[in-house]
Amino acid sequence: MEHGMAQKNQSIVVGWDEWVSLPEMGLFAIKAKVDTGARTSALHAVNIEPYDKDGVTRVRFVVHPLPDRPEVEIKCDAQVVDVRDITSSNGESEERFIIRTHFSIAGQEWPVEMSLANREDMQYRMLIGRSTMSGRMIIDPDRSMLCGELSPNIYDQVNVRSEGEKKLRIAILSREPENYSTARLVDAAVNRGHSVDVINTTRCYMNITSKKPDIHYQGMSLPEYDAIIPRIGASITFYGMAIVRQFEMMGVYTLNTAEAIGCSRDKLFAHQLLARAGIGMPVTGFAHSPSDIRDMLQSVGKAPLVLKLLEGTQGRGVVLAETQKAAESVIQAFRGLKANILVQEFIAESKGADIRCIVIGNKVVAAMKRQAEEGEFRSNLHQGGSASKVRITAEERTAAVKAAKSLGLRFAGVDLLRSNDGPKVLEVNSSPGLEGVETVTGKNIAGQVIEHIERSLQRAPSRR
Ligand SMILES: Nc1ncnc2c1ncn2[C@@H]1O[C@H](COP(=O)(O)OP(=O)(O)OP(=O)(O)O)[C@@H](O)[C@H]1O
Repeated sequence: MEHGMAQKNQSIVVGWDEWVSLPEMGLFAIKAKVDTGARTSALHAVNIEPYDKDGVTRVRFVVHPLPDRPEVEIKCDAQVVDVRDITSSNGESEERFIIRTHFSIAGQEWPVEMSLANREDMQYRMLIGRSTMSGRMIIDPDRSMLCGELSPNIYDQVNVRSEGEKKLRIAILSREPENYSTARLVDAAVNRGHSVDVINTTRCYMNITSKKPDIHYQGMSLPEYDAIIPRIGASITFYGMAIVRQFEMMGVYTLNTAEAIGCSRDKLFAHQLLARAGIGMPVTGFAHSPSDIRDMLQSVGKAPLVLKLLEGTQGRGVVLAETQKAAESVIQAFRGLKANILVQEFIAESKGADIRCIVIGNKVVAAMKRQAEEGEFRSNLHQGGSASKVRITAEERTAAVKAAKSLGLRFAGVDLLRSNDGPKVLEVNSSPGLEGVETVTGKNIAGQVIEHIERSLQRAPSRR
């Protein structure tokens, strides 16, 4: 393709619509409408994503040049020369990227600026504005397609049905890009041919009143992702859920929904949901008023009892009370802290071991046993527990899958104890860590997470 400038020869006479091309970007045939009411030309684009290359702002975007053949998808890339407030024909003003590229019609070609607009309802993929026409084109409003037709078949020869169609744009919501689990998920997504961004959840902000929900990040609107993987830490549950909800409102698939994350984080609610689903759990009690404690303790059973601070994680708020008296005094002490606590039957026969099952979809994909240190009943790895591979029973498998499902989690870590009375579910975690379980089992769980997203969106790549 020759990129020579058009000589300043005679103006081209054009009709009110014409076939044009933007050869630099591989857009060889687009039906465009002349729009003398617009100063700058506009190109209909989706997945508009600005990025920085050597200090220069560029933008990647996708154009479907043929409205009646949406499968034809051209990935474009251009330099951004400006960001302007543009008022569209419906009177709404929005910020748009202005790119510079070559425009070609009737054998002539010249550089133009055009705005990128993301408007699905645009019948023409391009509008030719005055600055593109100036000194080059004269319009005959009674005529259409005066410059002849460009064949849309040209796209059959270029790389139209590429792997790109199956490629997903994934965002991982995490405040820790260096963290083992985040890094593994990034690698797994890239290995399977997808593009992936790690987004710091707390740095996302949004305009709730906006008619079209979107999310801003570092001064820009986030691109249109196909899927998000929320890795929301317990301390930012409230804000993290709001961000996940906003993605949901934008129609983005989320590995775990905001609602499911919320259910798992509210431990009392989670216990109620697990109980309703008929899932085996240690007998558990909860009370608010100190005057009811004795009665509540009695209803749970005899000491030893396990007392848990509802806000605790990694075993930090979990205490074993050997006697009824000890249980009462611990509760009294916690009350002073205004902390909500839960009382639970102690499953002594689990002998300081619990089992972490990783559930993806409706399958347990890996399991490990965590054994507490000598003299410790809490098996959390953070409390010095050690992990090993374990084969779980069919009953345990069913309990884990059912537990994740009852909270609505598609990806979960389900902790259970082996009791004389079958598996007892302790907790369901919506952002299970991958390091321990991948190391112990040697399984590629991050890869399975990405495969699950592909299956859910029906976009498994054709090659490995
Ligand atoms: N009822 C119980 N009977 C016997 N052991 C228990 C019981 N509850 C908890 N444990 C032990 O204490 C550990 C910590 O408990 P739990 O998982 O409820 O705490 P947590 O603070 O929520 O920890 P995490 O969030 O890391 O799982 C468990 O892994 C288990 O080994």
